[in-house]
Parts: sequence; C-alpha cells; structure tokens
Amino acid sequence: MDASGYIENDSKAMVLLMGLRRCGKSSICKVVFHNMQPLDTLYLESTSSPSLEHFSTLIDLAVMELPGQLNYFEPSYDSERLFKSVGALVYVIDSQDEYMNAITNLAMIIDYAYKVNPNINIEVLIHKVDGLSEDFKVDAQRDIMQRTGEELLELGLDGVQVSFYLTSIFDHSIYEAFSRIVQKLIPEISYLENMLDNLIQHSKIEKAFLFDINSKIYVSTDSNPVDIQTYEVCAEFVDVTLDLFDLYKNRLGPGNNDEDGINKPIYQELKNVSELGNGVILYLRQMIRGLALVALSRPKNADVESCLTIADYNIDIFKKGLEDIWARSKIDNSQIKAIQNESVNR
Ligand SMILES: Nc1nc2c(ncn2[C@@H]2O[C@H](COP(=O)(O)OP(=O)(O)OP(=O)(O)O)[C@@H](O)[C@H]2O)c(=O)[nH]1
Repeated sequence: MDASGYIENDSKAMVLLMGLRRCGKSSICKVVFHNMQPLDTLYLESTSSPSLEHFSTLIDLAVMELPGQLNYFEPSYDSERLFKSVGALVYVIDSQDEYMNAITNLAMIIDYAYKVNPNINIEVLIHKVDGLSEDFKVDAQRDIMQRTGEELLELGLDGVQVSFYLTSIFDHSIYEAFSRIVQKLIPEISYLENMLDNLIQHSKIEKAFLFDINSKIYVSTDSNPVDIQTYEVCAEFVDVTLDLFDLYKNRLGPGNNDEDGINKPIYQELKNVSELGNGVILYLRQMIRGLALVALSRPKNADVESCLTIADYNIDIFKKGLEDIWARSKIDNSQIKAIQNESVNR
C-alpha cells in the first residue's frame, strides 16, 4: 500500500469503520451510502459479521464495517492482513454514552494498527452529538481528545496523529466528516483544489464542490473555508436535481432507434441551474464517474446570462482536466501493476 492508502493489488482505498456495539456504525453506513432516513436507523439490528460498501468516485473506495462484538485480536482473525490494507481507520465513539471503555479500546486498536501499518490515517468520530448542548459538545470533545492523548502517551504512541470530528446522522456533520476523511485518500487532491481555485477565480463563483452524487460526500472543494450552510444548500440542490432528473430520464428520442427499430432514450447530461429568491445562483453539472460539480455564485449587479455563459465555458475546460487526471491515474495504476507483475515473475 502506498502513503495515500491504496491497496496495491486492486487500486482500492479502504476505510475501516470500527467502534463498540450500538455506537452508530451501521446507521452511518446506511445514511451516507444508502440514503436511509436517520429516524429509520432506530430499528437497525446489531451487525454480526463484517460488511463492505463499495463506491467509486475519483478513486474506488471500500468502507468495511466491523461489528462491535468481534474480537479482532483472536488468532483465527487475520487482523494483520486487514489493517495492512487499510487507508483510514474511522473509530466511532458514542458521545451520549459512558465513553471511557471506548477510549481504551481505541488506544489498543491504534497501538496495533500503527505497528502493522504506520501510514494509516486515524480518524475519530465523536458521534451522536445531536443529543448534547453546545457547551457539553465542546466539553465532551476536549475531554475525549485529552483522555485519548493520555492513553496513547502511556502506550508510547504520543507522536501518532489523530483527527477528531463531531458528528451526527441527523445533520450534515457526518457527510462533512466523511468528505474530509475521503479527501485525504485521494492522491490527486491538490491538483483538484488548484483547478477549482482557478475555476472560481475566473467564473464569478463563490464556492464550488465536487460531489459524489450518490453519497453527497464532496471529494474536493476550492481552498476557501467550507461553511456548513453552503454545503447544505449545495447538497440539497443535488437531491432536488436527481429527483427532477428521475422524472424525465426516460424521455425517448424521436429517430433514435437501435438496429431492431426500438426507440432508445436519449442520453442526457445532468445539469441544473437555479436562481434563488435572494439572488444566489446554484449551478450543477455532471462530470465523470458519478461526480458532479456544484457551484454557488452571487452575481449581484452583473448580467446573469453572461456569467452563466462564462461559467459554462470554464466548467467545460474543468471537466476536460478532470478526464485527463482520471486517464492519467489509470495509466499510473496499470504501470504500478505491470512493475509489480514483472518483479513477481523475475
Ligand atoms: N441520537 C443519535 N442516535 C444515533 C446516531 N447514529 C446512530 N444512532 C442510533 O444508535 C443506535 C445504534 O446504531 P447502530 O448503527 O445499530 O450501531 P452499531 O454500531 O452498528 O451497532 P452494532 O451493529 O451492534 O455494532 C440506533 O438506534 C441508531 O438510531 C446519531 O447520530 N444520533
């Protein structure tokens, strides 16, 4: 595996989701990757065996959920192979429950994971914060960070980098956290950020996100800080666009028949532009591999039509750049595989 968390043999970045029982792992997977309504997770049954979710954005990603009751360190379980193939370890702590056991468990897992795979990203979700008051949230975060630091110090692991996120499935915080976790696994992330910076500078755009349409995780954004409300507006725009698109997607094309004379639907690129009551313009355009660019702009006194024409033109160029990056990353992967095969055959 390279530094960015790729599994050498199948070029997939793996995210491992762990935590004690009932901390919320399955709910996170269901809400983020299967669009389940948060309230419906109340009735989820306890997970008894590891489950795997695949999704393809600019990178192919796999999220594996390990059940809380599994003992990863018993000899029959090949933990070493598992941890070696992981790019990010996401550990979920239930902030509404007594969390000392979880912190001890987390420190033990970090100790093991870090020895097996020093490149692993350690990410901690302080989860279910919807039930906590603002003050309590900050206190819980400080307390969990401090206690984790102390546990790691005791194990001689004080140099290990651990990132913490406050999350809940009842708002957008879980998507924001997953976005940041996934971005760390994308080797081309700095190019993408530069390209988005260029795009917004030349197109009167205030903020742009590159969304994975299915999960609404953003795989990249420009370098301006992310304001969660802007993210929410853009994520909801993805939902509205998909709903509208589903209504019309089977439009048949007159004269667009296949060799058996059957009328085929016309391929339509996903695109939506909408002006809100406060003058904000939202723009969505399909890119490659399940990705969509969503941009927010406030043209104020400028001519909206000409702003959109310029944006269209620049987004065409951005899309070509994205196709180039994708083509290049495929070549790089196949070269790595060829080199690996060669060294195996020698
Ligand atoms: N308030 C609140 N409840 C949550 C949140 N996320 C999950 N839950 C609830 O927590 C309970 C346990 O969630 P699960 O997803 O089944 O937990 P799990 O970690 O997969 O549990 P095991 O499968 O036993 O390992 C469910 O009743 C969820 O509705 C959250 O963000 N806020």
